[in-house]
Amino acid sequence: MSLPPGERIEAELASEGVPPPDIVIEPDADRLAGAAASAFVARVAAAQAVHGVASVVLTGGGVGTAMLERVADLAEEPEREVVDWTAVEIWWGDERFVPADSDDRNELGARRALLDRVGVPEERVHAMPAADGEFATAEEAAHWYAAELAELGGDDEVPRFDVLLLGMGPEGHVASIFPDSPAAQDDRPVVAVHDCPKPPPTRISLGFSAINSAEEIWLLVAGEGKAEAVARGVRGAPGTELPAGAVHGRRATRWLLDAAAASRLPEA
Ligand SMILES: O=C1O[C@H](COP(=O)(O)O)[C@@H](O)[C@H](O)[C@H]1O
Repeated sequence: MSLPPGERIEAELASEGVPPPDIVIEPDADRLAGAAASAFVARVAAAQAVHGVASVVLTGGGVGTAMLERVADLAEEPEREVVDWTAVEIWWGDERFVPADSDDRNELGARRALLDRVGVPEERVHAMPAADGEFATAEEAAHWYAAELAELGGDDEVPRFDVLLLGMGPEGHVASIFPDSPAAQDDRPVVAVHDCPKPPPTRISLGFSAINSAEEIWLLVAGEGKAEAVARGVRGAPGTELPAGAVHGRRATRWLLDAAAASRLPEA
């Protein structure tokens, strides 16, 4: 018996023991950023209601940064604000090992888009080290970040992540784990990455073990150029070939797409 395409994806994933992801499709990148921002605010507020302090992992990238701007816009509407920004731990999924004032830093993008606007206390902002800081190599910086995570992790290697945001490249990279990269087979929570095909070449990234410890993982993806990778990633392609295929949140994995990025998915 042949199944409809949407059910076929679910059946394929179920046969591998992978819970099927949620897929949300918005008409364009702008509305995607807005919808993701509203959902993010609700998720952070819900985590604060349960835990007091929420814990989130940010991404760089076009939609990821646009979403943070929209979150800050929401925070400036006092009647709609539901998040206590003094009670959010901020982490990053990856960072470029370049000087702190470089526009290539994901940290700088997130500070400009959100953190500087809502006033998260500095002690809750856990940026990955920059190349002009105290660490000479990306390896030393990755080691330090792993210790930082472990310090808040209690008995675990990493703390609870309520929601972890990821962008995705057209070749399926997430954070700074690229196809065929040693990072895709490294089980450490934080890894140094060299020779990235997308500049800058030297980076620090959470590994799959830390990424997949998150309660919820949200992949924010826009554009026709990523449609093929989305179609493969949703089906759970092997992480060494297409890293996005290997990310699974403990409670949920959510693909937030614009219509162009969703254009190669079978109609459910
Ligand atoms: O290099 C990176 O790229 C991805 C995706 O960026 P995008 O602009 O194509 O959306 C990003 O998620 C990641 O954090 C970043 O370091």
